[in-house]
Amino acid sequence: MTARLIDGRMLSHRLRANMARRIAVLAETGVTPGLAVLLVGEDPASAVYVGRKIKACASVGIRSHTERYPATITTEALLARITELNAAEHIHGILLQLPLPAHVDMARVLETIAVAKDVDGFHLYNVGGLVTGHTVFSPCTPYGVMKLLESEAIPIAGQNVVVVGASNIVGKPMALMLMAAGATVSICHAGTRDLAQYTIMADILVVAAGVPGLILPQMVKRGAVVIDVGINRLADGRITGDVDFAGVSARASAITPVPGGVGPMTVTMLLENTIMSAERRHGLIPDPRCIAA
Ligand SMILES: Nc1nc2c(c(=O)[nH]1)N[C@@H](CN(C=O)c1ccc(C(=O)N[C@@H](CCC(=O)O)C(=O)O)cc1)CN2
Repeated sequence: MTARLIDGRMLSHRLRANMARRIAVLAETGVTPGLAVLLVGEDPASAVYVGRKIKACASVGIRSHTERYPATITTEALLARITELNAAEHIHGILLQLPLPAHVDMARVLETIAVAKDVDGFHLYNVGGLVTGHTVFSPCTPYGVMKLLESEAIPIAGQNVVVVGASNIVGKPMALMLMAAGATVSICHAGTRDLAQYTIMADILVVAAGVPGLILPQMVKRGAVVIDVGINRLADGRITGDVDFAGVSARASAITPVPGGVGPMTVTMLLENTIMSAERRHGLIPDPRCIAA
């Protein structure tokens, strides 16, 4: 068996074409979606990701800007700036690029972002909403994985899904979203004892552990769908995932590449959330919190 490639770049391209149309509709009412991106410190990877987000915004017609702050910025100074952005009429989304320097109180800062502008889905309300089904914005990476599965018509309900990696950004929300879609979900860690005993059971295997080459062919059930969320930079500068792509492709029925799989979808779902925020703010679609109330 040679796995079919699940192409995140191609799906992103398709979804972004439709977004440009939605932005044109918003423009008829005089609205341009606006995104503020806060980048703290000098982490080179973060700077690359932020650059991609800003470029993607421009490609669909979202007005975005980056605010760069030194690694020495205080929590209070960030809170003050976020409070201003919360009140800014032309800003529909606020994104704080992670990771933050260790001295910044990340939880306080994320919880200061207005829920209605939390396009990264990291506010406690949105995290809790994944449990109760009342989320306002879903976090971009797991949301992108759900879209990839949907685009390939891969059934989720009733499937055994194994998520390797339990980060707040990917693994935990991913497990909750898959559970909400009816999957039987197991969550493992890179260090889970006899990891293969779990992964071999998976109809869908999602790997977000940050360990290059963690998943070997013999750990994968024949015909499984494999989603590689890992992004690891090798010594020679190349990017690789957490899955032995060549080996696992010979066993899986479908697989995401790295690069070109989940990464581009993370950016695309940020665009989706920002547009949705503007559509809600200006009454084109309902705010889910009004429905729930
Ligand atoms: N505030 C946030 N911080 C971080 C998030 C996030 O969703 N919100 N996720 C990651 C990084 N990330 C987005 O910020 C991100 C990672 C990877 C890609 C991407 O396009 N990857 C490419 C390859 C990248 C390369 O060549 O360097 C791919 O997989 O094709 C986009 C965004 C941590 N922080």
